[in-house]
Amino acid sequence: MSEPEKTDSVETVKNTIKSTQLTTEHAKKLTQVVNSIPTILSKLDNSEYDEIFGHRINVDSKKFVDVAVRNEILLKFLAADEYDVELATKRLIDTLNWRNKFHPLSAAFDENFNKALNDLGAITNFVGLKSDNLNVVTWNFYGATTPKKLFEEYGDNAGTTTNQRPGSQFLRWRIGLMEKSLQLVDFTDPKNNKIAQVHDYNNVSMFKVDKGMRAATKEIIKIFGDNYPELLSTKFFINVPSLMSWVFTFFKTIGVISEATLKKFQVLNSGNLTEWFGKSNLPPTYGGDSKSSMKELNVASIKLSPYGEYILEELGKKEIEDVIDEVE
Ligand code: HEM
Repeated sequence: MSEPEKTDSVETVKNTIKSTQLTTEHAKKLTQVVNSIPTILSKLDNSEYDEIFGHRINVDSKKFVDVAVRNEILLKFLAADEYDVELATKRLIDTLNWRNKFHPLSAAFDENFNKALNDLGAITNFVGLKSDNLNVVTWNFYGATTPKKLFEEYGDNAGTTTNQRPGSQFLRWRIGLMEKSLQLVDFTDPKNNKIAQVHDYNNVSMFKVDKGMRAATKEIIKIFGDNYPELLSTKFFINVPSLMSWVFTFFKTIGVISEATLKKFQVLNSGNLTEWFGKSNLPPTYGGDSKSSMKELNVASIKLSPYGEYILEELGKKEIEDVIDEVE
């Protein structure tokens, strides 16, 4: 019989947390979650799938486990559910099951998307900012699209990837962007354990709002809300025409976005972001004096964590085996 896994003390767990000053009460709850990792894994659809954001969520003794990072990630799940251990455990199980099916790391690091989708986003990593947790930013140039055409081509099940991964191309591309940006985050750093997001609605028009887009938007909001807890510092909606402010009110009233998330939103009629990111970081389109365009500021190559690489390798092997089984 194998040795039962040793359990961690509250003090040990508390000492691993660097992103915030944990109270003893909260440290006790986190310790409960840490010590129930084997039980959590045993309840999964696939008990071998123990990866979140490229990091291994397993017991201390397993290879690849970075205890500090693992505990910080678990803390995010707990904090999102206001330190309710039962709810956080359910969220963790659901997220691990979702990741096992969706394969978000493959969307980010393995799959290729059409230029029309790639042009809709960017990731920047600024330094020397006044405020914390704004360094890493995902940008979405949603105003630059013709949503009807985009969602006809890449939304719903149109353009589903050839290897039958779940979701539309648009969804997989958007989740991929999020996952890539999370590789630039240091979960143990209080100044860089969350990201900011910008939606640029320049050139958006009333006539562009379309049914397919609304469905895709609702789906993404839910996926982010459920599976990416405590990762957003601020979300900027910029260049929003006054005439379209109702869209924001609409999102507020349909009840899919939590109160805590709504508090992180900043809606601007202009595109001037210098107050948050500084003049020198931004190109003139966003009020800055940087000579680099957004394309040049985009961090084109982002390295995946070692465990993320391992997961993708294993996935590739399994898919080859599945194909061989089908042929035989
Ligand atoms: C044609 C125009 C638009 C397109 C294509 C579009 C697209 C999207 C998409 C795809 C999302 C999903 C979340 C994400 O990708 O991060 C989203 C979320 C959202 N959009 Fe828009 N949008 C449009 C217009 C607007 C306007 C005018 C506003 C007004 C401020 C607005 C406010 C929001 C809000 C509040 C969310 C929720 C964000 C969240 O929960 O993270 N959108 N939009």
